[in-house]
Amino acid sequence: MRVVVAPDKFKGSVTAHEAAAELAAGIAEARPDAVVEVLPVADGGEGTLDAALDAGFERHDLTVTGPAGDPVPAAWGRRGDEAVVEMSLASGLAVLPTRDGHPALAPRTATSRGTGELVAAALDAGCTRVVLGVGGSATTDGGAGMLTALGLRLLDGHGHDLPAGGAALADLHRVDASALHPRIRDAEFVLAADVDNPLLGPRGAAAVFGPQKGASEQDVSDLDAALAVFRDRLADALGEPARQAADAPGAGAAGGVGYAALAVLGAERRPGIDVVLDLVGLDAAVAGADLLLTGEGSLDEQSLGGKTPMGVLRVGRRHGVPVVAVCGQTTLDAATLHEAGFAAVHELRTLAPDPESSMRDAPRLLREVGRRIASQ
Ligand SMILES: Nc1ncnc2c1ncn2[C@@H]1O[C@H](COP(=O)(O)OP(=O)(O)O)[C@@H](O)[C@H]1O
Ligand SMILES: O=C(O)[C@@H](CO)OP(=O)(O)O
Repeated sequence: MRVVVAPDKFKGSVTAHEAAAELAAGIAEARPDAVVEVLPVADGGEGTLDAALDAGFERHDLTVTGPAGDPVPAAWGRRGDEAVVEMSLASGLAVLPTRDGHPALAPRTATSRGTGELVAAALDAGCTRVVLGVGGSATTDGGAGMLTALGLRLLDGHGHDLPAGGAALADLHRVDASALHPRIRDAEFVLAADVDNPLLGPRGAAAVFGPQKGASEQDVSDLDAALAVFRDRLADALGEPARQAADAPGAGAAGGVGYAALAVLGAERRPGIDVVLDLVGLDAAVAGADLLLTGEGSLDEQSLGGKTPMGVLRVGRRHGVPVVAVCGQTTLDAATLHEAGFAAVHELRTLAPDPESSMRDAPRLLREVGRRIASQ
């Protein structure tokens, strides 16, 4: 029996790597003859670099400017000419400084500069294809920080460089693109995003994702207006395509880093899960397998909309390999899950006396589920 184990993270309890390892260990206990291949995955957001490293990318550590301006240790991945940059490591909510044990949210001033520093490192190292995985960001700066780290200058009416953050873009007078990193032109960029929001308006970066970054109603309105100024001044400098990119699906990802990638880096946007599945080579691994496992913390309506389990499911179906989902919890009934195409679904919560122990004991429960699946 050959089994491929390709889960996403179970947010709050285990990483994708841990989930895959526990499931694989359970399978090996029940079926010592089974050949198990682990390929933890992600949707372009948190865990994307780890998935790439598990798939053979080489890790390059780099301390960058964090979202609040202080240094944070981050990393990017390399395989040949290809680089993977995970924005959340440099500019994510998870790397904000904490205050009283909580992230010190800074919706108006948080900067994506560190993400640009990772991209610059990849370009400096000679990479010609850069996958930019976005999501989980702390920023709403339209990717302005990222672009300044790549040489763009954002000047106010007095010719001074703007301070960091989205709110300051309201004072943007002129964009100077003359010193943009020379290798951008020749590199291919892929924006791996799991949202299709535009930059501006009621479905835009500030309105939809601002509140989870601490933005009040007033902040949302100020940030949205400031992002519109950014778009207009970029279009003055780079031409109409830079204006149109604001309406493209994914421009509103990661506080507008999606927009910056589309408008200035010439990125192609692809669903994050598809990009990651390509990076880790799931298709080749699944060919000829007997069983494919996937999963995530919460299997819900959103998952059916195209998150990790559905991406993995598509690959399994293409090869005629049954796909079993494992989740912390699901809000979907058995019929819906069956209709979606899963051969079976295992819910950790049903194996634990209460939700807290389901979270706390996730590693043990995943191993148990692995044993059960392999014994069936
Ligand atoms: N071991 C677990 N047992 C039960 N529920 C879990 C477990 N791990 C994670 N969850 C649930 O999944 C949620 C996270 O969902 P997940 O799909 O991992 O992330 P996201 O929603 O960001 O894609 C958690 O808030 C929690 O409710
Ligand atoms: O970083 C963000 O602004 C959002 C959207 O890209 O991320 P997530 O989907 O992880 O909430």
